[in-house]
Amino acid sequence: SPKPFRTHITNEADLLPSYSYIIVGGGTSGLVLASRLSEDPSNTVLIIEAGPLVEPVPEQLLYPGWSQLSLFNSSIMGPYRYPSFPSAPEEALNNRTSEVAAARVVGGGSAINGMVFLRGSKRDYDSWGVWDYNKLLPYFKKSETFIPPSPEQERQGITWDKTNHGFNGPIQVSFPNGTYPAAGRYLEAIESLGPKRSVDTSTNAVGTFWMPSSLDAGRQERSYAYNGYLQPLMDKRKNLHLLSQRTVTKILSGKKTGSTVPITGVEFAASEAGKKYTVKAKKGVILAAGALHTPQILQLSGIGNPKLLEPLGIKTVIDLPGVGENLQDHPYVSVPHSTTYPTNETSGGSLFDPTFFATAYDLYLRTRTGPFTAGLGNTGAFLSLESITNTTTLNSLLSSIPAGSFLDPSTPVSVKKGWEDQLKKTIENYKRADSAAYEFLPGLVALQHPLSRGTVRLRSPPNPFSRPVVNYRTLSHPLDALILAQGVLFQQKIFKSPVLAYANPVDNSAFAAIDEADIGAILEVMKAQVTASLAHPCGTAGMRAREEGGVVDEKLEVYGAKGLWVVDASVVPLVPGQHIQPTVYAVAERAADVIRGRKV
Ligand SMILES: Cc1cc2nc3c(=O)[nH]c(=O)nc-3n(C[C@H](O)[C@H](O)[C@H](O)COP(=O)(O)OP(=O)(O)OC[C@H]3O[C@@H](n4cnc5c(N)ncnc54)[C@H](O)[C@@H]3O)c2cc1C
Repeated sequence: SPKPFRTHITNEADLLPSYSYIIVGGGTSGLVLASRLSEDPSNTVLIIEAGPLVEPVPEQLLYPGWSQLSLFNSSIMGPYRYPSFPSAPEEALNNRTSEVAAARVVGGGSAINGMVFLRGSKRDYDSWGVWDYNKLLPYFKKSETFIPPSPEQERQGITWDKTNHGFNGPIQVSFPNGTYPAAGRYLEAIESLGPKRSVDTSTNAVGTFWMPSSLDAGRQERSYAYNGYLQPLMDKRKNLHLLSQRTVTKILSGKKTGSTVPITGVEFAASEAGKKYTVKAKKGVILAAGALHTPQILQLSGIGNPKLLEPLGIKTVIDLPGVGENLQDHPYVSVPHSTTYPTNETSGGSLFDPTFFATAYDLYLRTRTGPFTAGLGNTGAFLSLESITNTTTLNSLLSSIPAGSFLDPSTPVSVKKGWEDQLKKTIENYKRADSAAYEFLPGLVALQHPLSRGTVRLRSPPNPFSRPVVNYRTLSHPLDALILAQGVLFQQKIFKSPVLAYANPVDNSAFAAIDEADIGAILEVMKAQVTASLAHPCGTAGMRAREEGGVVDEKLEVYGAKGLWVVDASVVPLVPGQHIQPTVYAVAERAADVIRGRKV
């Protein structure tokens, strides 16, 4: 009798000789594309994913065990991530390195992330210059099923507005059952200094708010690209294959005609020493390997800057200097305060007590309530520069921007031109109330719109199985450090607010002893303490004009190629002032319609 159809194939012998589309990377964006492109039965679709297919287990689906169970517990989440590797030493951070985090599992970043689920402001997307907020809005809605707060949650002060939400998409978005009263007080303390509460982040992304999560409200479990987009199709949709634990080593191309190189398929292998296989794509190849690995694959395939490729012995197939440039993330600095009433008990320590932990875990498994349903505090603020500084400070910061780009000296001319445009937009946005300069959480302050730009480059000798060289170049532009310093001062003010006096906050940070006028001393501490990445890398195959360092056009097709698209965080040209997974979902949803040739 014929073998039953299986979506997940584990043996190359089960591959079709060719597919309409091959998707490289079965992560957040890759699974959106797989689901949408295979809706059309005339398409055959193959996903090739470097990591394993892990059927979700409670430890992975848990909302928040945040610090203990998911993000940072390598014994549980280790198998779902690339082994940690250090970034290149950073000059502006005393040559320190940061750990580079990237998922390697079916579901990608959405399987291991902190589940914060918020979009940036309209202004942030309108600053992209190609797609804008109105083009993305239908796709923000399409990707989510928003679950409004329960009456109990509304009593806690959680508000919402239905205008810009979706109610029928694959990713469940809701507020967790568990919250801590102190979390709300943090917001009130900020509001006592001027900033306002936002009713709903999808209508106003700048202000203080309760943060929704990618969370199934009923089960209080993680909602992510695998259980949202792919799992419901497994073994049902016969035109869709997933090949896991295979690394794509190269994109294959045919003979150039005119100025265009046709893309014909991919080469892949299970390990460095393993046999190399090829598979053909009839309509094309879709890169969804994330902002750190997509540029690596392009460069390994000869698509990039000849000045970087040729010394490594790689023949240039498409001269595209923007590949791997323009790297952006959200650097942050911890400004911890101890309180007699923890502002965030979950990550603050009580779950580190084994007895408390075991009781809380048991409660979660039985009733889906308790500390395991409360993560990160679920409150935060995304605030503009003008809302936390006075006019004199704002004007002095923005009128004395040091001349020069502070880009890596090897930055290609086109990329520099693109950066100059981004500089103008970023400075303009710093003067406005509708674009966030900062994220404030009880323990940290993160910079939302850095002017510094990093790079992702191949290691020498080039090897698809070694990690790329990631140089965040954090705070290389001096204005970034000055703006972040204002955030540190504001965080200290928050904890001095009478609203939090009942909790007796004590500033435990290295900033505590510094006089607020001594910006130089604050900058010195930041050099020693800033962390480069909130795991929001983007921009490394930016959607912008080719003469401005762009890698893909507005159809997300790689310049100079026919049948090669990028659909992941790499294409985001200018990082929004927010955690970026909802943006990645929306971009991927729109990409699917664009690639299918639908009206968008
Ligand atoms: C630890 C962490 C915490 C985060 N927290 C949040 C948060 O709370 N809220 C939020 O909004 N965002 C968060 N993010 C960011 C968000 O999850 C990512 O921006 C998003 O998942 C990126 O999606 P992507 O499709 O671009 O890449 P990914 O989802 O990373 O997918 C890329 C996939 O490609 C695969 N791949 C790579 N190279 C190859 C190759 N050569 N061959 C085959 N497969 C390959 C990888 O294994 C991976 O599965 C976090 C990210 C991380 C890592």
